[in-house]
Amino acid sequence: MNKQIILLPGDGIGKEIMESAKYVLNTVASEFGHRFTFHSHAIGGDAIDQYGTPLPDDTINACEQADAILLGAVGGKKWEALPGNIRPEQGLLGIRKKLGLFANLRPIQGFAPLLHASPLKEEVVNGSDILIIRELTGGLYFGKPSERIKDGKAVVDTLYYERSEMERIVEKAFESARLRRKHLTSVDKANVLESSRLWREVVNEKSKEYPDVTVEHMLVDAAAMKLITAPTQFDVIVTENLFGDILSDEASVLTGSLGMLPSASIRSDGVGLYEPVHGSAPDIAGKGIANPLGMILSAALMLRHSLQMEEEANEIEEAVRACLEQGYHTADLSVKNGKQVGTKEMTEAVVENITTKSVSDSICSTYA
Ligand SMILES: NC(=O)C1=CN([C@@H]2O[C@H](COP(=O)(O)OP(=O)(O)OC[C@H]3O[C@@H](n4cnc5c(N)ncnc54)[C@H](O)[C@@H]3O)[C@@H](O)[C@H]2O)C=CC1
Ligand SMILES: CC(C)CC(=O)C(=O)O
Ligand SMILES: [Mg+2]
Repeated sequence: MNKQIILLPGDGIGKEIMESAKYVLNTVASEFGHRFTFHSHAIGGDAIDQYGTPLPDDTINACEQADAILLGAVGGKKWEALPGNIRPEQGLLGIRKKLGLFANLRPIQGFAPLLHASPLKEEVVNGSDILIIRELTGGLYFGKPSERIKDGKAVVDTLYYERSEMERIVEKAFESARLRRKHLTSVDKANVLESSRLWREVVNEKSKEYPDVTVEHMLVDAAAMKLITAPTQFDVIVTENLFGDILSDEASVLTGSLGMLPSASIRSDGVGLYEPVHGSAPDIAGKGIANPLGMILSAALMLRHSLQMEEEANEIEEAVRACLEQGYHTADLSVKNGKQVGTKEMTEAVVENITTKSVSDSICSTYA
């Protein structure tokens, strides 16, 4: 299959880990007889430097025509003094909004060799397998006005949601729960916020269409605590934009590192942008030590959900598992008796496991 993939490396470690994803995808393509054509476009700080805007038209047009999109990360100290509306982060918010990618799926799945590395007890973490579904194109990050007022002596941000925006994300969450362990936790702050009260209403209403899914409402502060003390009680979590952003970074500790988490930002027709959960990590950018696995696992999600390449996606996920079992880890991870490596070596280890697996598969089929 010949597929056009848009790459948006962005800033900081975004550029480094995108090279890893490309290498892994090229390896998968040659193992499975596909052809992936990559087109890189600017976004974030990189785009501000080149074109004076965090989201150039050329990038939007390319994304609108792509089979699939991979994004690294945006942002960095260099652009922190710019006004809020032209900061790198607006490039990312802008492309999500332009493409209508309202659902952000963040699977939180531990890899056995890393479980001991979580600051939480291994028995607490073991077996936790959570899917956080975050509303991605509404709420506080998009509401207007968002500005300083009263001569800079006050400030306003706006939390605005249409009922229909809540309905489509809640429906997506019920559909996902139905395919998993059929338990949905809806997280809100309904004891204080009117938006959360409407959210709860929508969840209760939708739940009538999904009698096979059990629903639990949880306030966000308690959810933050339960994620750490009792993570195995969760199956699918659905929540609005800001809460989902925060809870998913928190949940990454269950896996051992923020650098492990992939995500899929999608809309109803399956079009998607795939991106690790973490940011541009300016503190380690340029050092060659970033963990590429969240990015590589995002590429696997892209193959599965946007390109219908289930077997190829499984191959990448198995290769990641295998190289962790072999002890390879980047500096943010710890593996018992492991071998600490940099971004490139970690990527090589994944690639090695993909090619070795294919060789042993073909030997098996030759002698079958
Ligand atoms: N999706 C995106 O593009 C996102 C962008 N950002 C932006 O990134 C910039 C930095 O934000 P931070 O708050 O520092 O969050 P961050 O996620 O970039 O980093 C938080 C911590 O995790 C570590 N880390 C993150 N990814 C890692 C990886 N792959 N391997 C090893 N360690 C990793 C970093 O070194 C840092 O100590 C800001 O400009 C922020 O706005 C933040 C989150 C998401
Ligand atoms: C620009 C931010 C909203 C990015 C972020 O933190 C995220 O999407 O997780
Ligand atoms: Mg975030």
